[in-house]
Amino acid sequence: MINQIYRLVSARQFELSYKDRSLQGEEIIVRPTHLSICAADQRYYTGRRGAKAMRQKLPMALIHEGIGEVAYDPKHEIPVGTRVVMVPNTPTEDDPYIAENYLRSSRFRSSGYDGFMQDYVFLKRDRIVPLPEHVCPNVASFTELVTITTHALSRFEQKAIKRRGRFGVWGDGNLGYITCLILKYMYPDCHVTIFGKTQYKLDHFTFVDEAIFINEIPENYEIDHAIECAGGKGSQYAIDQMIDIIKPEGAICLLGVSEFPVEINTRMVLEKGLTLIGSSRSGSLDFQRTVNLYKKYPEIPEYLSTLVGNVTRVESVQDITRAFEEDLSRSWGKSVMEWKI
Ligand SMILES: NC(=O)C1=CN([C@@H]2O[C@H](COP(=O)(O)OP(=O)(O)OC[C@H]3O[C@@H](n4cnc5c(N)ncnc54)[C@H](OP(=O)(O)O)[C@@H]3O)[C@@H](O)[C@H]2O)C=CC1
Ligand SMILES: O=C(CO)[C@H](O)[C@H](O)COP(=O)(O)O
Ligand SMILES: [Zn+2]
Repeated sequence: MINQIYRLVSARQFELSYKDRSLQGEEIIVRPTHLSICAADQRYYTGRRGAKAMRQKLPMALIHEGIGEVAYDPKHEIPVGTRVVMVPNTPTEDDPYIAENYLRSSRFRSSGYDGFMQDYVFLKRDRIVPLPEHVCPNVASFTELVTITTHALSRFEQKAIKRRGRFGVWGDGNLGYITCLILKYMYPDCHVTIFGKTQYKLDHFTFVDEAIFINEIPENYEIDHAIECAGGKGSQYAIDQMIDIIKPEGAICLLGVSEFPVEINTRMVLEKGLTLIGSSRSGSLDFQRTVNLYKKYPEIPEYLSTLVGNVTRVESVQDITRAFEEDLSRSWGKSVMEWKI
């Protein structure tokens, strides 16, 4: 069959290309239905990702957050129409110590490999996870972003000291919201504080124990562990504050992506004996765990619906551009594309 792929060819410029695909292979074919725009996609769309990466990775279909319906399973095991979340990471080898999303040989969609902006996505059998019916498709579309948190917290469990008292999360956006929410379900007895910049954003964090403006942190305020979800220029300022108020031997989970190297006060990292845990992307198991959380706590997808921002029906390349431009003008929530192209 001829598959249509919608690729970014240069900043703000999408083009349609065609690829011949065989139906005789092993892969399951999924028709995308709802796709969600990540901050990483916007760095490519706007060209902020940097000239070198743009040159190396484009042309490329964007989007690594999305759900779809099974259109064809060559083994006829998964019924046509099954609603699934698609896993963007594709490992090419196994390693007993290194998780699939950290293997340099893995292929991550929309970072050097075509993402989900295609008519049909061809996926290995272990790269799809069926979704429970109760989860609204707009919310389900950004499940990948939720897996970033579940993955980071599973690393935190493996690597941090065992004290579980007070968590601080920096970043009053999508990832900060998701992280605070999952923390409250995974550690119901713990105190969770969101550190942010903007009142109307912090107002959405109804389930946290405390919300604090980053320029109004009370003196002698302490936390046991910190999670950085700010990214960009804000990362450095956030990490500085974390190092200041975290107790000795605490863990700092770094999730925010920055295009530029950030300075870290290593003297205090050493003096306090802190553990810095970097966390990027996620693997198939994280998707399964996240969907299990949706099943166990149906309130989680309900809370996540607060993040559904712009929903754009996409029927043409122009609609894709419109969705990306509208996403840039929003300051709260996720942009979802109903994929009708
Ligand atoms: N590790 C991974 O695998 C992944 C990482 N990410 C990254 O996570 C980051 C956040 O993504 P997302 O939540 O979608 O983006 P958002 O823009 O929705 O959220 C970031 C929020 O942090 C706020 N902020 C900026 N500086 C600070 C600060 N010093 N302290 C507290 N809050 C601050 C921003 O406010 P304002 O806008 O007013 O500056 C904004 O509200 C991005 O860098 C993204 O690329 C995303 C997905 C996966
Ligand atoms: O968003 C992400 C995962 O959900 C990551 O930040 C993204 O994969 C980073 O990739 P790149 O190097 O292409 O910016
Ligand atoms: Zn992402």
